[in-house]
Amino acid sequence: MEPVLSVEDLSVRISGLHILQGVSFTVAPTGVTVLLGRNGVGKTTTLRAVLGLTPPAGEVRGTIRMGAQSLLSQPTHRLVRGGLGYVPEDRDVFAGLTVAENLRLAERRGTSPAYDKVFALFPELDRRGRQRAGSLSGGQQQMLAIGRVLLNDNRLLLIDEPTKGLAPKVVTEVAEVLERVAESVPVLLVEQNLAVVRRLARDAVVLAAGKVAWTGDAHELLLETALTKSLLGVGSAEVSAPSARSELAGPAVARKDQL
Ligand SMILES: Nc1ncnc2c1ncn2[C@@H]1O[C@H](COP(=O)(O)OP(=O)(O)OP(=O)(O)O)[C@@H](O)[C@H]1O
Repeated sequence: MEPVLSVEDLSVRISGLHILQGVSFTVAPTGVTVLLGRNGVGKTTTLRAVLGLTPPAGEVRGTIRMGAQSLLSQPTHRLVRGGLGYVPEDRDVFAGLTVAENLRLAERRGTSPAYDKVFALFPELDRRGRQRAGSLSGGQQQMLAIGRVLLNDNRLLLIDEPTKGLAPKVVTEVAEVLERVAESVPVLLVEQNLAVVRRLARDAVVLAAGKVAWTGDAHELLLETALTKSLLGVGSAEVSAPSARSELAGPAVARKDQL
């Protein structure tokens, strides 16, 4: 199967820092590929480089392809119109606008937005159309951020830490939604909650200090105690949440201050 995304020898420098140092990986055309690593290794920087969102003072080198199309020289709006959907880490909903207005702003001109699909996945967005997005709970804001992207056809979704800061029950809800989303569109996911990774991801790419430290089957990675310990700062015993447990309150990749 041809990958939907190929990143080769990607190097990003910002403000004199060499943040990504020759990163290469591919994203399969189906399912979820997870981008893992401890805090500050360059996961968000990678997603933003793919989207052409590196700050103007930054320098990006290497090759990024979606199918046969080279992405690096293209402006972000063209990449998005070409089917690259992005759900940023901070959700970025317009707090002062209603849910319906947030959705309307996400419609791509010249296409028919898939409101039916979005409201089937997130009935609450339909019910809360008149509510200001800023007054939604964190989980509801995340649903809005994901729903917004799904209004349009996508060839690939880039989703950055969708469960960050959410209560366990809401983490489970977001994971369920992403599982359904990934049935129809490939996803490159940054995720620190390893129970969510175990549930969703087939392939894993692990970054360490701006380089790819490991790629392969996500479940194999999570079974390798020594690897998860050295690359992510957690042991696999902690990763293997009991299957009877319904809520995905699993351990997160260690933060810098825990190491
Ligand atoms: N605009 C910027 N200017 C200066 N340094 C930056 C900039 N963007 C990112 N960095 C630095 O690059 C490194 C990688 O950041 P990045 O946000 O990609 O890491 P991450 O793996 O996504 O981390 P986290 O898991 O904490 O979200 C960090 O040291 C960060 O401080």
